[in-house]
Amino acid sequence: MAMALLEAQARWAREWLLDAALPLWWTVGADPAGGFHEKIALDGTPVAASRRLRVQARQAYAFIEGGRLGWDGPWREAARHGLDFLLAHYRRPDGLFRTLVAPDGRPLDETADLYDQAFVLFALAQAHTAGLGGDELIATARALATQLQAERGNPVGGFEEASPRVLPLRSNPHMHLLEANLAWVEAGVAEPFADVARGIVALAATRLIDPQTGAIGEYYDGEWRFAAGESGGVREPGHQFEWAYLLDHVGPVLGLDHRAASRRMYGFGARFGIDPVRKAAVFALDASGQVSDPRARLWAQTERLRTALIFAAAESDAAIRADYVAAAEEAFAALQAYLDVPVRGLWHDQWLADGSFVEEAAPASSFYHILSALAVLLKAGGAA
Ligand SMILES: O=P(O)(O)OC[C@H]1O[C@@H](O)[C@@H](O)[C@@H](O)[C@@H]1O
Repeated sequence: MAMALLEAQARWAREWLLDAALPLWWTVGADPAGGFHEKIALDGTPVAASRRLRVQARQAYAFIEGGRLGWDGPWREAARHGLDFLLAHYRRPDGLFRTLVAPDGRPLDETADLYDQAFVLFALAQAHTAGLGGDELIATARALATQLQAERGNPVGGFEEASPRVLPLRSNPHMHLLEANLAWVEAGVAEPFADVARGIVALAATRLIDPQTGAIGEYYDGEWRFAAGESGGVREPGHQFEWAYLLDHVGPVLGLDHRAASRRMYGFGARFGIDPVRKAAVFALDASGQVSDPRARLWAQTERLRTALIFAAAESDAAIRADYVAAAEEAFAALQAYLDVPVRGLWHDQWLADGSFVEEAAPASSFYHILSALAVLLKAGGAA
């Protein structure tokens, strides 16, 4: 199989990551007073803005993955820097985690978003795996998982957005909860995480996936039926790719075989979700695959890249395998377009239908997506 392009891309990515991005997001992206900045402006200066929990959690993971990939900078210190800020300033008196604080750690929004709880579990799992904490990390994660089940468990499966109930229910936090619970199982801590992960997989297979197309939706009613109106028909290509990866990954981690469903889901995103001019995954489609929002965000390209690479590696049919490799190469080329900014290590986030990028500060939240894709690319391309 022709892999020369992919190998060159992997080398490029390694250099970009180790020489530019990780050093920059540590030296500029971390606030010496604690925690990580939300954004770095395209001139290379940090933006003083309120801080979402998910950014602290994601940056902790990003530096741990950077360490695994061979960054010789202080990745342990960086990961602890994010985790310590998270545990100190986001935990509410009831044990759940608030969504937003000021740069000095002052609480700004007490909402305990389901999506954010998933990222707390994920960061704790990653920190535990990396040897950055012992039993106290396990205890914190177990307590959070138990509390979520008790306070947010939906009788049909999965979780409520809030208590009391807020509708619509959303698939997206479940995707990240699946990711986080799998990370705990991979870390060798199965209880209660394996059962939670199995429950989410069953929910996806029986309720969240549209049997007509194999695609996963975004918004549901309280009994996990597709929400009425337009919102029930929203399909995000990036989420097809991201869920497809996780539904494949439950094979090695949980011994469940959802390969057929995961490939069909990826296929929906690949067939309808790639803009033929930009060759990039767009933001949203309707249930039939018509583009409803042509903006292309960076993260969707990284999810396409990772999933195509994982599927390529597992594929025995040479022609299908070559298609996955070509998709991965195209996805990386799209990612490179976002990374093409004056200060190396930063990025654009939104690529518009007219071919222009929105000129805005680089959001830290994308780094986690970049690392999770590059971790696979560097190995596939022989640059790990
Ligand atoms: O929008 P930010 O915070 O950059 O996150 C980027 C994206 O990450 C993905 O994994 C999904 O969860 C998206 O819904 C989300 O928008």
